[in-house]
Amino acid sequence: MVSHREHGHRIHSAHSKIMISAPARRESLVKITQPGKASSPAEGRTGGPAYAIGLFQASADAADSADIGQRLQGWPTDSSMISSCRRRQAALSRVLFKVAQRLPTPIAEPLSFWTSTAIARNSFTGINSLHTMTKDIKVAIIALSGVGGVGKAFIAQLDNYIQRNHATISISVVYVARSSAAIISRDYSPLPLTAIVPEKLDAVGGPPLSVPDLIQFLKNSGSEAIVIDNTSSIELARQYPDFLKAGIHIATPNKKGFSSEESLWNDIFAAAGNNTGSGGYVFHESTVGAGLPVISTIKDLIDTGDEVERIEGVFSGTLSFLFNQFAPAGESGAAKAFSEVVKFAKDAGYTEPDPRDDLNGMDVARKLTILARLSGLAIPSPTSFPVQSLIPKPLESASSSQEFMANLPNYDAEMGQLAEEAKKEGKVIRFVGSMDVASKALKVGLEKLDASHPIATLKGSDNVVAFYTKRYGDRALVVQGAGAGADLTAMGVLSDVIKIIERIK
Ligand SMILES: NC(=O)C1=CN([C@@H]2O[C@H](COP(=O)(O)OP(=O)(O)OC[C@H]3O[C@@H](n4cnc5c(N)ncnc54)[C@H](OP(=O)(O)O)[C@@H]3O)[C@@H](O)[C@H]2O)C=CC1
Ligand SMILES: N[C@@H](CC=O)C(=O)O
Repeated sequence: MVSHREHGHRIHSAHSKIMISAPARRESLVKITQPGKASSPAEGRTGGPAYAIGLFQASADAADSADIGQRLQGWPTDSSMISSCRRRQAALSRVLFKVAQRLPTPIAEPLSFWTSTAIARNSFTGINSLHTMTKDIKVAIIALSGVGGVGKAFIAQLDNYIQRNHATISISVVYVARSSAAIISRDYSPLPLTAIVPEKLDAVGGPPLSVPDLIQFLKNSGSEAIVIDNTSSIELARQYPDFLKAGIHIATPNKKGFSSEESLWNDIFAAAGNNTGSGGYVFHESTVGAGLPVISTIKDLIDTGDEVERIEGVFSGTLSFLFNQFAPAGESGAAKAFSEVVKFAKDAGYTEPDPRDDLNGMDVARKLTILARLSGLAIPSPTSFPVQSLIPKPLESASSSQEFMANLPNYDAEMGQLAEEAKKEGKVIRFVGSMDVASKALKVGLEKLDASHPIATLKGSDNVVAFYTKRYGDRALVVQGAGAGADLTAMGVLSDVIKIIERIK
């Protein structure tokens, strides 16, 4: 935890263990990289620069104030500081450096204002950090998935985000795991993200930590910590309440925690700091519609006092893609074999780790359960309402997803017949989900639609979610776009991480 008050008298930084009692005068806090410790962005970012805290004391020296305003102009800093300097008609006449005792090279004596600003100018963090303190955040990423997977795409996006924001936020990834292995930075120094690939994890990693050990490891860092769960593991999701109670934040595209037994949903949100609890924040935008703003939209509707009456749409990127290819609307598209399209969707990273979880309708049922719960309905589980499965009966007993995929082509004709029958009626089949709040009715399954219906004309892996609410009336608020894929899903997860950072920094 790091906290500061701009005009306060105490500064606490649990990370750097700095505690300074400030004089009773008005002052501005400036964080400056310690001279010689971070002379380049790369060095500063990876080397964990030591920070000094300078207390810019406002004196009554009015003569300098205009000059200071002028000199600060053009710096990438807060214009309010400039105007505040002018407004107060006070010069920043001296700078006191108080350096925490644990810094390797303490700066003991006061420096002149312009010496210290020169130091700040030369050190990459100093410039942007006027008026701010860098928040130190530790990140644990669970599920570094292979090619096409969300975990890998997330790491690339996070690395890019860290580089773009190193001046104001210090983010260190200190734990990366897949189911078989994990790399742990025991001293909490940042792991080099670009070098982390699944194969390396197997080669150099050790066994993953148990959840209690991971919680302890993150707590011992003394910093804010975020766990990114990129798995589809229900076992991990069942431990979210423990992470949250320990003050650890969670960002995840894993639907299991929010769509399984209702007691788990209740436990998660009872513990979470964004609801009634006092624990960490939990965000799960990508659990519905991948990166599309579906969860944030429904939350905004409800938080602002609207009431959701009905939701309907296409909630599966895989099944959207499947039917758009296999039973295209209009004459133009040539139908493809069902099994061929399922394989393509799997290779493109649209399906769940096991594609049967898409084809049995459970992925859509889980998404609808999440939206219904957010709308205020008590849904015991995703199997508590009608869900149509597309898995051919004889394949329900397949012992693995590999065996299932190998045998699926045997049922292409059966699926093709369904599409042909609809076509004779001038319709197309699409996999649709809907819920109605008043009647508490949810259903998931195939529907025959006119070829001109907005759902029938979707393209690629598009999802469409229509929110019918009290305010929007009969003209729904519609969210539409690609609803699956590693990059898009990772984008939703990173946007959750940013929401957490905004709340804790
Ligand atoms: N792909 C998409 O378009 C979307 C995906 N999602 C969700 O994102 C999540 C990930 O999907 P995706 O990347 O496609 O799936 P993948 O199968 O590519 O990756 C899942 C990863 O989870 C790892 N894993 C499983 N259990 C554990 C565990 N207990 N501890 C550590 N690692 C574990 C696996 O590791 P290992 O390889 O070692 O077994 C695997 O690498 C899922 O919850 C999915 O529902 C949400 C929206 C869209
Ligand atoms: N398998 C899912 C992935 C996103 O949730 C889908 O196809 O929509």
